[in-house]
Amino acid sequence: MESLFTLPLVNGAKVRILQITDTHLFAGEDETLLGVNTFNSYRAVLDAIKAQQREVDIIAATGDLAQDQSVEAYHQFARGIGELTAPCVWLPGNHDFQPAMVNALQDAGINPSKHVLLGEHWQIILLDTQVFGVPHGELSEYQLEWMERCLNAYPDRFTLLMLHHHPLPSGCTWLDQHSLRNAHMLANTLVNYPKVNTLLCGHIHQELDLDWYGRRLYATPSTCVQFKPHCTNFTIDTVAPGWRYLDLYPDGRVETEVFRLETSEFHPDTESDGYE
Ligand SMILES: Nc1ncnc2c1ncn2[C@@H]1O[C@@H]2COP(=O)(O)O[C@H]2[C@H]1O
Ligand SMILES: [Fe+2]
Repeated sequence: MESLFTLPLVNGAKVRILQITDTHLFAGEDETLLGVNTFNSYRAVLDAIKAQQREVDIIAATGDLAQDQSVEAYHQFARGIGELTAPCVWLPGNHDFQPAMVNALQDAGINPSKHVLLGEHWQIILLDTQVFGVPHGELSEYQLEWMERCLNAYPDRFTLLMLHHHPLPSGCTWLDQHSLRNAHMLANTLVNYPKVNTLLCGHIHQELDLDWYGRRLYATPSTCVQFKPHCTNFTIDTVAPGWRYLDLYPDGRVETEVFRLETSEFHPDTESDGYE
């Protein structure tokens, strides 16, 4: 497993994380997903983030970075993220092609670490829930054991656990067939680790803030297409692409905020009935 990465903080004792998720980029800049040009919406999100001028300690990209499995799509991602000053870490989603992803992102100078110590009080652990070729997720024995080793190595730190797939029902029936199938194994393992107080997902292309066995679980809008909350069948939402900041405090508190583009430019094709 990739080495431990220790990050000095830019905001004093507080850690600020920027989450970007589900960019679904292609090799070409003219490609669209459900009518949205994912390259342009990613660019617009990056520009809006730059305009906010927030001091960020670390960027977390929580999967589905590419839609077409191409090396060039990951280069597109890396070129964009390279315009922000903070270092970036990442984990894979169901659409990612790790043989291309690992090398392309590493070649672009993006840190491959999956365990990051943030200042004195926090750590983040990035899990791989991908089951190659299918939309649902699962945590392997290896991932669970590795996570426990990380937690045992730094038992005094508060922990933000990141994973692509949601471990609890999102409220969208059609999406919940694509959730983390063995979430109970994660829950069982975490019983011994109360300092893991926050989980962060992508995958569901919508904002979510729920309690999961006494821990906080957040999900975040995609930088491209959005799914409508509380729907039984596949339903696209017309709200704008977004991103999330999380501020982690030394006492374990987390403050978080989601932002969206202030434009209707990235209007999806609402008649569309899905994608693979
Ligand atoms: N109409 C649909 N019904 C069920 N699943 C779908 C449909 N369209 C797309 N999906 C899958 O659901 C996934 C949810 O988000 P993803 O970006 O992982 O990619 C999506 C597809 O793999
Ligand atoms: Fe996605």
